[in-house]
Amino acid sequence: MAEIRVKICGLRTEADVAAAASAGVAYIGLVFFAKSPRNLELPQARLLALAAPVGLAKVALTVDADDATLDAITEAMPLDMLQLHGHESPDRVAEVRARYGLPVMKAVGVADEGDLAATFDYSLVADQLLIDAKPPKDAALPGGNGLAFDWRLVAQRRWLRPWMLAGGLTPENVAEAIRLTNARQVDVSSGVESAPGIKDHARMAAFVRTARV
Ligand SMILES: O=C(O)c1ccccc1NCC(=O)[C@H](O)[C@H](O)COP(=O)(O)O
Repeated sequence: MAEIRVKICGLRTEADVAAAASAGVAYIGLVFFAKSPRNLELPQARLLALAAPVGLAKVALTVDADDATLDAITEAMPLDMLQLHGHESPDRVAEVRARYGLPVMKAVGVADEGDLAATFDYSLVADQLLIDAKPPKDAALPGGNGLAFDWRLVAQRRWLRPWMLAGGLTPENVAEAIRLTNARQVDVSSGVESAPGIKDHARMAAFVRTARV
């Protein structure tokens, strides 16, 4: 069976990128959301994107971004994928995909079985799905909250598109999450941090190691 592919989201320094590359991560996530402790301004994001070695996919994460914002991001740096982490409709996902010519991953927040219904429509227009915990109603961030959902909800699911499991994953629980869900790709942010926005390189390496056990 193919090796588990890991995405680490919310990198902020060139040392983070080097640590991700040496840990064997497949994707890095660059966050463009002003309220986030992981938010990047374009010049810093460009440095990180240029520091990524060939083969390490660079994913730009945005939340309900308009075309002007996406134009600025995509013109400033080389990217391999766009992650849409807001309330973008299936039509908007299709529009973004066509406009930028990049694969698009749509995040779907899950708290209960009903939330999974949206995956069908998004599967028709997105290249990948990110199945994440739904944020609490009063959350400041739509993702990156370190919250898990009940993995049993996706345990038996058949998927129309490649997907990633996200939400509250850590080096301590990722092996169990993969065992329960059969995910072949996993995404982590706060579970490999020492404080919000500060990546812990030892935990990044431990996450990749345990995801592959
Ligand atoms: O990380 C953020 O600050 C963030 C801000 C706005 C939208 C999404 C955001 N993060 C998404 C992710 O980092 C992950 O894709 C995912 O939600 C897992 O996060 P975590 O539960 O912290 O591992």
